[in-house]
Amino acid sequence: MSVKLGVPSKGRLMEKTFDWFRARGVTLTRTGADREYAGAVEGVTGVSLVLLSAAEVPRELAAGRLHFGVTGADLVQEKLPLWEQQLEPLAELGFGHADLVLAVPKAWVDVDTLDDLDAVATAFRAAHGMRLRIATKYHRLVREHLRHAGVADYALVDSQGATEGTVANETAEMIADITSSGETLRANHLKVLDDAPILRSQATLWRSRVADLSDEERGIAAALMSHLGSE
Ligand SMILES: Nc1ncnc2c1ncn2[C@@H]1O[C@H](COP(=O)(O)OP(=O)(O)OP(=O)(O)O)[C@@H](O)[C@H]1O
Ligand SMILES: O=P(O)(O)OC[C@H]1O[C@H](OP(=O)(O)OP(=O)(O)O)[C@H](O)[C@@H]1O
Repeated sequence: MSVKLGVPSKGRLMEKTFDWFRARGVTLTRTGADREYAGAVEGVTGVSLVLLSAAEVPRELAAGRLHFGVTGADLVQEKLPLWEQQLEPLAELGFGHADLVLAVPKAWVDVDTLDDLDAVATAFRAAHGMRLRIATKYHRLVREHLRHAGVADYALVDSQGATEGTVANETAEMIADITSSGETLRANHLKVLDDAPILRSQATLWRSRVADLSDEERGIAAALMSHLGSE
């Protein structure tokens, strides 16, 4: 019987997540061999560490297999349409900041806003007989955003990485992806639309609203949360 805490097993969020917990008296460590995804928690008894991909944390929390988990708000909102019913955000961790944005080729000098994009998308379809392609891995969030903005003449193209390269590779006309420093967009001759980002994201600690807890686990969860509330 234990309270399960899921944190990213590698990638850009792992080290900073470990630092954030350490500053609050909870030490997370990877144990075992270099490539082994095993971990331990010191500072609160009864908590077990689950190391997994940041992209899988939302699903595991929503299924109740994790009680607590760290991942970006972008991944939660993209993967869980009903996230507010399933998860409670407990703390924004102050790192992993990234904006989900729409970006077009810098050469499109007449396109700076969603209204411009709407006009160009319609003209593109008329001229080419196909819809303007937007490469992204954030299908749900992008569709919802464009629906609200009244942009309809587009097709999403799935891109799970190196999304900014799809325009030069001619598999898409524009992209929707997260940006932090903006360097990747600049290097690939893309510019962000002037409108507000689709989403502002950062690494966040979540609690599953659906995971079952025994009385004993409830006590452990309360002890963990009281640690994490104090620096
Ligand atoms: N350049 C960036 N700067 C800051 N945060 C980022 C950046 N790119 C992605 N993130 C955030 O980091 C989180 C994890 O991103 P992602 O799923 O791409 O994993 P990763 O860090 O590349 O690790 P993995 O090796 O598991 O894929 C997401 O919430 C995302 O918003
Ligand atoms: O604005 P920047 O600071 O340049 O960061 C943004 C880049 O970081 C992420 O990619 P990642 O490094 O995870 O590689 P990926 O494209 O393979 O997902 C994201 O998808 C952007 O490509």
